[in-house]
Amino acid sequence: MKIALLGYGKMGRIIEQFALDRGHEIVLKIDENNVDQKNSENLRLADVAIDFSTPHSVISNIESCFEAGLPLVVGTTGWYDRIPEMKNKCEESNNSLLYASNFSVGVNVFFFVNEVLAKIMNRYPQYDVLVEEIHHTQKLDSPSGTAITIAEGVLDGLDRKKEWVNELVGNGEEVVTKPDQLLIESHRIEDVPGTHTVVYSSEVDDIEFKHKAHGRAGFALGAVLAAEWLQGKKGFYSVKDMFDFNI
Ligand SMILES: NC(=O)C1=CN([C@@H]2O[C@H](COP(=O)(O)OP(=O)(O)OC[C@H]3O[C@@H](n4cnc5c(N)ncnc54)[C@H](O)[C@@H]3O)[C@@H](O)[C@H]2O)C=CC1
Ligand SMILES: O=C(O)C1=N[C@H](C(=O)O)C[C@H](O)C1
Repeated sequence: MKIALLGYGKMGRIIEQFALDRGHEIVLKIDENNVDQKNSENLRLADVAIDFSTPHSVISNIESCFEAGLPLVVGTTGWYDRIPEMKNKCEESNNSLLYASNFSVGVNVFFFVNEVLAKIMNRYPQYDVLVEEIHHTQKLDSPSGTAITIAEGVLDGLDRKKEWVNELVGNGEEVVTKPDQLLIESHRIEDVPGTHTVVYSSEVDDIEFKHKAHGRAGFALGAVLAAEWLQGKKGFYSVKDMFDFNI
C-alpha cells in the first residue's frame, strides 16, 4: 500500500518503520511545518492515510481525506465529541474511516475483559471503582482516549455508574465525585508510554486490572494492521470491528 502519514511525531515515525517492514511505501508525510502540502492532489497519491497528529488538527485532516476520497485510519485522541458528526460526513460522502483510542492488541483484549468485569461487579455493590491513567508529560489531552474507552466500558456494564468525570492530578483542581460518577484520574509523568488501571475497592480488598505499555510498538503495528484491514471497505469503523474476542 501507498501510505500518507498525517502527523510525523513520536507515533508517525514508528509507524513508518513498521509500514516499511511490512512492504508498504510512504508517499506523503505531513506535520506542522508543511500543512500546505495536505491537498487532494497529494493525498490521492496514497491508498490510505494514517493520522497520529493533534486533537487540534485531526478534524481538518479527516475532512481533507474525505474531500480526496482517501480511506483513513485515525489514532489521534481528543476529538471524540465530534464522532457523530464525522460518522455522518463519512457515510454521506461514501468514504472510509477507522478510529481507535488504542491500536494495541493487549489494550483491546483489556477493553473486552473490562466490560465483562463491570457486569460481574453489579452483584457486588460494596466495591467502588475508578480508572487511573498515566502518560508522558507531552500528552496534550486528558483523560487519555484509552481511559475514555475503558470508562465507557465500565458505564455500559456497571448499573450504579452513570457518567465519568476527570481529574488531572497536580493541576490544582481536586474533583469531588458523586456516588454515580466514575472518576478517571490522570497522571502525567515523564516518559511513560501509557498505563491504564481499573481499580475496584471495598473495605476488605482491592481488585486492580492493569495494562502497561512498554513502548509505542504495539500501537504502531496495530495502526498499520488497521490500514491493511480497511482496504476495500466503505464506512465508519472502530477498532472493535477488527477484533473478535467472542468465546
Ligand atoms: N490510538 C493509539 O493507539 C495511540 C494514539 N496516540 C495519539 O496520537 C496522537 C499523536 O501522538 P504522538 O505521535 O505521541 O504526538 P507527537 O506530538 O509526537 O506528534 C504529533 C505530530 O502532529 C504534527 N502536527 C501538528 N499539527 C499538524 C497538522 N495540522 N497536520 C498534520 N500534522 C500535524 C506535529 O508536527 C507532530 O509531528 C495523540 O493524539 C495521541 O494521543 C498515541 C499513541 C497511540
Ligand atoms: O498520547 C499518547 O502517548 C497515547 N495516547 C493514546 C490515548 O490517549 O489513549 C493511546 C496511548 O495510551 C498513548
